[in-house]
Amino acid sequence: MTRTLVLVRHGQSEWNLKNLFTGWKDPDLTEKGEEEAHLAGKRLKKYGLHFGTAFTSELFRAQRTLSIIMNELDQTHVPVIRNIALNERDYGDLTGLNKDDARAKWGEEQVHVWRRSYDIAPPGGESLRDTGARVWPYYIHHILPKVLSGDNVIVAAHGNSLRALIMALDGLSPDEIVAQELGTGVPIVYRLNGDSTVAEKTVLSS
Ligand SMILES: O=C(O)[C@@H](CO)OP(=O)(O)O
Repeated sequence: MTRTLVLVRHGQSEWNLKNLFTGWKDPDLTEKGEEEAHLAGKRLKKYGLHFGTAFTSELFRAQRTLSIIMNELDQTHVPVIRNIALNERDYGDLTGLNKDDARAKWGEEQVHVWRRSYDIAPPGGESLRDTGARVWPYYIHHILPKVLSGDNVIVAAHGNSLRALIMALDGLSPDEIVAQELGTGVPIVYRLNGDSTVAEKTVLSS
């Protein structure tokens, strides 16, 4: 018997639209972000999944995305657990800067390393490894036990907190994780075996 774990990055936020490093800042979804969340819910509905538990971060954009999805699924009764461990990577001193301005100041390559490398942290912020150091234990102690007990679980979180989780689930190396990008509002459906390994992964992008 396989169990289902759905990961979904929040829909477009106001700061995604403005091309700003967001991190732990707490902007709302844009209209497009809301539409992406509705679409994510519709795509999941076709899958016929009934969730036992939902997890999200302490940031509004992820919580609203989850709430829109659960409304689309008519599953607003599902308990929602919020935890700071699922928050976006802390972007430190880059928070609030425009990403193109940052490229002009520090160069394309340096900014790419800060955004996508495994272990190089932006100034004053978290590397993906630092983000993983809070996401992975939370997954092992709180999310995985729900999945293994038979609940279908949905996690609505962020580009980098989910990249950290996907790195572990997919067994990606520090070099391989660099290329991993997550679309806003695109659900990723994992079927897990009873020993917690991945049996199947499907990205619901269309
Ligand atoms: O700004 C951020 O917090 C993240 C996600 O939007 O950006 P990036 O894709 O550059 O890691």
